[in-house]
Amino acid sequence: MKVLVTERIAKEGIEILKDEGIEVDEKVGLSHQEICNIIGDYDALIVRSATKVNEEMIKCGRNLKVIARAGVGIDNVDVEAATKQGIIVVNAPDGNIMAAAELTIGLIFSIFRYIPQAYMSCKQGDFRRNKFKGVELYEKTAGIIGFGKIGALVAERLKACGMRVIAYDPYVSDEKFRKYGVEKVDFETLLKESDLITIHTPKTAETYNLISEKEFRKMKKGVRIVNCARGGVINEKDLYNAIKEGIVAAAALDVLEKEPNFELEKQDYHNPLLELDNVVITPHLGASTQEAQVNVAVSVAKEVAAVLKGGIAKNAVNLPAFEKEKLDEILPYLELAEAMGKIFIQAERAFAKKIEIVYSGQIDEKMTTWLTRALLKGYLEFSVQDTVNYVNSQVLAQEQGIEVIESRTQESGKFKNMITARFTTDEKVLELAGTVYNNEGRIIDFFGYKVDFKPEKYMLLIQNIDKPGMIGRIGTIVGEYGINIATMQVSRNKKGEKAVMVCEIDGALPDEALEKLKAIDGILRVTMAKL
Ligand SMILES: NC(=O)C1=CN([C@@H]2O[C@H](COP(=O)(O)OP(=O)(O)OC[C@H]3O[C@@H](n4cnc5c(N)ncnc54)[C@H](O)[C@@H]3O)[C@@H](O)[C@H]2O)C=CC1
Ligand SMILES: O=C(O)C(=O)COP(=O)(O)O
Repeated sequence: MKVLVTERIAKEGIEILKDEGIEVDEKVGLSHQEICNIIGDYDALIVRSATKVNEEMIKCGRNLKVIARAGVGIDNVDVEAATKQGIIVVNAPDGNIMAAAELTIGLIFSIFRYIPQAYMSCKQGDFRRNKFKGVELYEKTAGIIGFGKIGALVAERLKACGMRVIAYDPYVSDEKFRKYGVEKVDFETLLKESDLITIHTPKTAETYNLISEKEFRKMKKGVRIVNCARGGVINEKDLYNAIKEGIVAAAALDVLEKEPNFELEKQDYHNPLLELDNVVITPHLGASTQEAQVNVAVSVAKEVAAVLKGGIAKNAVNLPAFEKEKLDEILPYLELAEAMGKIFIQAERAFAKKIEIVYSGQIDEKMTTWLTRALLKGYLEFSVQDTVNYVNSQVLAQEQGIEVIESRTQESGKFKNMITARFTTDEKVLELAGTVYNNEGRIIDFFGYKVDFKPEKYMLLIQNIDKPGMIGRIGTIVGEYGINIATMQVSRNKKGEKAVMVCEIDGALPDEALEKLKAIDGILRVTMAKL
């Protein structure tokens, strides 16, 4: 297994990967094209914010299983393209939040007291302090846009400075506002009442240019503004004008819409905001503390190692989050659901235009998303060309035009839990049901026949007329091909009518053997399922 690391991450992370026997190539400073040229050789890619992992790069990553972002923001990764290709995308959502919050506080003090400008002035021999009379935070209003993890840390710290803290975040519960003693306000109120505005949202279609000319016009004259989140949330041209017009007294930006190369000592980079004395700019330093860098590197290294070893990532952004502890509990359900998908498609070899999955009894909501993905994965593996996995199975099912309906009920009859899958093809509706007991998945309803078998690697699925001699004849033919029948389940609904046989066999039967089985008088259908 090989991992490409295209930006500097802490050695603690690299060591974790190497200790797991994973080969690590640290290649900092490669161009986009250079990465595209080599990414096909790697199983995983680790980046920070500077590498733009776009669709083109992802397509070149033919062997990629996981893309890890050693930090919070994943706006530099085309998650949709990765998902389609079945690649897990992970980030490190907590490791650098304190670092980013503390830098925000630092930048706030910088622009309230002109610390960077005063320092530069002193360095040049000019100690006139009348040029740098600041304002206090105390008793001023701070408006936080995006009251997530970093927003909340910033709020706590600003409250300690004696500020009134208000926040705008339509996606956060009232409970969280109460917990932090922060006033929940609408966007207009925040713009009108804040002496300080600090941005802590991700960059999304909704937040792009969130603060533009119209918003600046609503702000208090003399407002100060900080962006330690993402470039592009504030329109830079409009900020420039708002500063020139005196609406904004000062601004601090750790992030810019188009960021320079962080690896070069000197470069040709132009941004009119750099010409303004009351704008403080830092080179995307929010996460740059020793602690944060160790945290994020260790976090993503563990995730990458887990994925490459077939495990599950805790911080996958394109998979439902799942705690490791629950994994043992869910695993037999996952295997059962996947087996159900595989059994249906191999037994029927028909396109299911609709798949309804009913989860009954002790299967909680958190599990069902995974189980549906597992069932679809099992079904699709035999019907689509692409690599199918838990990441992309739902997207691929949608692309195939399959209507997937998931529901839950407490009622599960005599079983503690049950997964029922109803497959609608153009011709019929077929049902499979399974349950998990003693940590083992069992099929209990096989297309309308009551059975009880554990899905195994090779299975012979037979439908026949219920009459004497069938089992013997089947056993003879399978035996002729040197294959052992390990277990056999026979079920009928009515004596003398149709019956089914499900045999666990020790190896794959050749087509010729299947043809011979089909030729037996009274045999209606024969298929082999490989799980
Ligand atoms: N400068 C730097 O080096 C660093 C920057 N960041 C950036 O900081 C930002 C915040 O990170 P976290 O707090 O960890 O993320 P988070 O996901 O915990 O919080 C983001 C919050 O923004 C809110 N939000 C989303 N759309 C919104 C909208 N249209 N209006 C108002 N609120 C909206 C969400 O509801 C959420 O509560 C991210 O963009 C992240 O990339 C994070 C770490 C370091
Ligand atoms: O974690 C984030 O969102 C950041 O912006 C930090 O970016 P970086 O890893 O320092 O390039």
